[in-house]
Amino acid sequence: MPANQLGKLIVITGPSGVGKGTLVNFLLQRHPQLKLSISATTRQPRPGEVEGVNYFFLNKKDFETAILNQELLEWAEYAGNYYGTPKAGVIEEIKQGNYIILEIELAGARSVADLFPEALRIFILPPSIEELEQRIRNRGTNTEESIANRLEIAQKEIAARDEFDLQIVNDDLEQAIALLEAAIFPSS
Ligand SMILES: Nc1nc2c(ncn2[C@@H]2O[C@H](COP(=O)(O)OP(=O)(O)O)[C@@H](O)[C@H]2O)c(=O)[nH]1
Ligand SMILES: Nc1ncnc2c1ncn2[C@@H]1O[C@H](COP(=O)(O)OP(=O)(O)O)[C@@H](O)[C@H]1O
Repeated sequence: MPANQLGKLIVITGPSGVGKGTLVNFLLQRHPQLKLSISATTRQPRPGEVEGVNYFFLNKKDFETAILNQELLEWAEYAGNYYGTPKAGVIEEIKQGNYIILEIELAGARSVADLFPEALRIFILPPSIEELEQRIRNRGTNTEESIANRLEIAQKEIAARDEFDLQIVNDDLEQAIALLEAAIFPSS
């Protein structure tokens, strides 16, 4: 990324249930200049999720074809499913000098750091593991097995928090949003 576009690619990572989606939705509502990259995944849609809005839902074969055709900027396996960032949209937004947010897990964030060292990488932390579990449970969209799996992955992800430019604890929602805004729009 050219130096004059520093900070336009924003990577948001953090354990499942920490509130990434909630924070990103607030940011998108408040700052129309921010865009979110819609990922592809092989996971089943949750009730209420819409194709092309939450994710592009692909079967395994089509996802693997996308990998082979180099259509993904990065991809990773998470809790038994593939997740990946479609390349074309992100490259186009960067070329236009627009802000683009990737909400992705740790392995993907590491790949993006290699590809775009200037990207702003933010790790969202829960106030505690107990609160994280509570949030995943309250959301009501995961089975016991997938809750346990997500909590196990969470511990590993949290251990990598120091790799990120910035760590934000999502305790008070408004405070976390304010910290994100300050990082993304440093001069405002
Ligand atoms: N590497 C990578 N991770 C992604 C992508 N899209 C979503 N993820 C991550 O995959 C993980 C699982 O997402 P999801 O199944 O929606 O579960 P949730 O985080 O529990 O709501 C989360 O950590 C997401 O940030 C992507 O395009 N690439
Ligand atoms: N600061 C917060 N305090 C309390 N609950 C929160 C907070 N942020 C998010 N939540 C709740 O936690 C749950 C998980 O949030 P979500 O945005 O789906 O997480 P993620 O996208 O990281 O998996 C949701 O029910 C959401 O309403």
